Amino acid sequence: MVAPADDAPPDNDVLWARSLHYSHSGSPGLIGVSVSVRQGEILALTGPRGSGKTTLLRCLAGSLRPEQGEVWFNSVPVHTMGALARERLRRDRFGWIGPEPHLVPELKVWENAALPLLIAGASHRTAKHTACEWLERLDIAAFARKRPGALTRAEAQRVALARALVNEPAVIFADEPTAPLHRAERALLLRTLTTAARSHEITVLLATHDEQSAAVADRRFALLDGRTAGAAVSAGPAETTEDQAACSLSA
Ligand SMILES: Nc1ncnc2c1ncn2[C@@H]1O[C@H](COP(=O)(O)OP(=O)(O)OP(=O)(O)O)[C@@H](O)[C@H]1O
Repeated sequence: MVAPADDAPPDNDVLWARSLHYSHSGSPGLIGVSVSVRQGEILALTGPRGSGKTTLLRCLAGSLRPEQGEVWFNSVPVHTMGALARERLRRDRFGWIGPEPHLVPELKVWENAALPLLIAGASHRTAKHTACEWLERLDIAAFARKRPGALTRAEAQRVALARALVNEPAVIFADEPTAPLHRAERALLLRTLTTAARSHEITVLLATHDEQSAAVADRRFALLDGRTAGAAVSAGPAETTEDQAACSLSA
């Protein structure tokens, strides 16, 4: 849904942004984009390469500060926060998964998954217990004591997903998370992400240029050359047996 120009942020929108402008060293990244996302919604941000999807995700997540416009998270203004407050918000309330897993090679799989909790100050025992629970839910518990170098790309991407979920964030920003994967692995990762999000009422913003990936979303929001190109409700995918076997998530 495109946010109306003069409205205050509605209470039921977990994220609400109005008239975002951002340029990368003078070249336009976002030009007047407004978007809102409801709690628990899965929103696909679509558009060809270079259309502004990553820039929009980063403005909404607070890692980029828009040059103009507003971003509100649960009715709290993000665009007026300082860098430290935005960093804390990202650490405590948001999860991020990108096209590359970026795991720390020296750490074991469970330690990689536990990183957000350890950085936030959780005890070693609590962080390990919670991370291992998520690895179990995502069907990768068998790798907990291995190093990332022993994993396939698809397994490593699942660990990155566990890391994004471990603090049960309000919002997961997923930036082309299936880009390096084969077709079957893509379906598996997306189903795992959406099942986890729905069972834990986590909102997902999924940036993708792939039509099939966008079909898992409740709604689509399209960008073109940094501008809003359209918004539509997705029909949603039919669940296949392969999808059902994708993970053994429990609430
Ligand atoms: N760090 C940067 N420096 C300069 N220009 C950038 C930078 N990051 C993005 N851009 C430019 O901003 C525009 C939007 O890029 P963005 O990465 O947000 O698009 P995207 O839709 O996510 O593309 P992709 O699917 O390729 O990641 C593009 O023209 C891109 O070249």
